[in-house]
Amino acid sequence: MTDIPGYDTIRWDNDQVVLIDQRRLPEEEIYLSCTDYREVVDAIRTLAIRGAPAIGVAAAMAAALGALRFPHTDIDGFRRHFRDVCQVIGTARPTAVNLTWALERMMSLVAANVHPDSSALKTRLVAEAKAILQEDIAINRQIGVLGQELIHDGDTVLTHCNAGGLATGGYGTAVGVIRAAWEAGKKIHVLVDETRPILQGARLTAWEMMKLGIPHTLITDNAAAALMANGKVNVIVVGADRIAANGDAANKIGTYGVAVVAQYHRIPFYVAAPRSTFDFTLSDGSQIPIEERDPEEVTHIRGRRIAPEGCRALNLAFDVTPHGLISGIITEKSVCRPPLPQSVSALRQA
Ligand SMILES: CSC[C@H]1O[C@H](OP(=O)(O)O)[C@H](O)[C@@H]1O
Repeated sequence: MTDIPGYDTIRWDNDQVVLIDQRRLPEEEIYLSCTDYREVVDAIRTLAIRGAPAIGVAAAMAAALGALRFPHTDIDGFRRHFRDVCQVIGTARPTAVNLTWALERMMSLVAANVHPDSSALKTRLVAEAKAILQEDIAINRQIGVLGQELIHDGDTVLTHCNAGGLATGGYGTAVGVIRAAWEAGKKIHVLVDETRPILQGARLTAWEMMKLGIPHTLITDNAAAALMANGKVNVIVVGADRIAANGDAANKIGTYGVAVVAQYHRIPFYVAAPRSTFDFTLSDGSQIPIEERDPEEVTHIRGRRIAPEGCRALNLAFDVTPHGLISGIITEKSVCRPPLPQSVSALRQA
């Protein structure tokens, strides 16, 4: 079970991957049961499950499903099969590095296997996928422990998109920091950016805030700057999908604008992310692949057209916040402080 009573983001259940369909929230709490890895890939692509750490868990469980579907025991055939399965899963979404990280972790088990028979390996892969889920929850909790020290009693905290239990194994990164501060007894108020076009803030973060009983106010994305200008925001915490070696961080589109305005108004802007979200192979954020999604996600809301027929739309799913705009990156190991290129480099060695 996740850490918020009453729902699971994702779980392994009787050799099926069961996940809450986030496209149906907040009106309906519907679960999808996936018996084939390609169903999980589709769930990731269509944002039935989304959020970098949650995508990593889903990728690992999809790989485990794929392993179980291999009908033979010969190890060479299994290795080829598993490689093909992971290649398909790896195409699900491009920006969140957790997907690649999880697949590499699963593939390393196969590479290290010495048994001539794949039966034991299949069992081991299922156990690894379940372990990745449990580790994510524990890592998120630790991020919360370290991050909540940056939130003070009486603060108004702004967050963008959803980096909560629904975006992770169940506790949350940025929302994990917020809930840890709340659970520490701090009287905070959360400003939730609705986060166009998919409305992860309005549909998912607000839903989580209600479940957690944390005081919050939903705002339109275009209200954030004015609220910062009027002194209504004390601190900002967001998630991340991929962080380069110098601390540049990719997150939901709109995050960069929030960070620029935050610096202008001298408001601390923090990123919360597990170590698995760092991509040390990239020297800076310009190398982070930015997903471009279907323009209909912009021209329609919940399938209802809001722009004229034939109107062109651009749907960039993420943007990159340069490390110079980030006050700190909260990880399970430490809070990386400026100069981030140096502190992130130290994290790499940790
Ligand atoms: C804890 S990572 C959550 C991260 O993922 C979201 O993107 P999407 O909903 O498209 O998967 C957003 O960037 C969040 O900050």
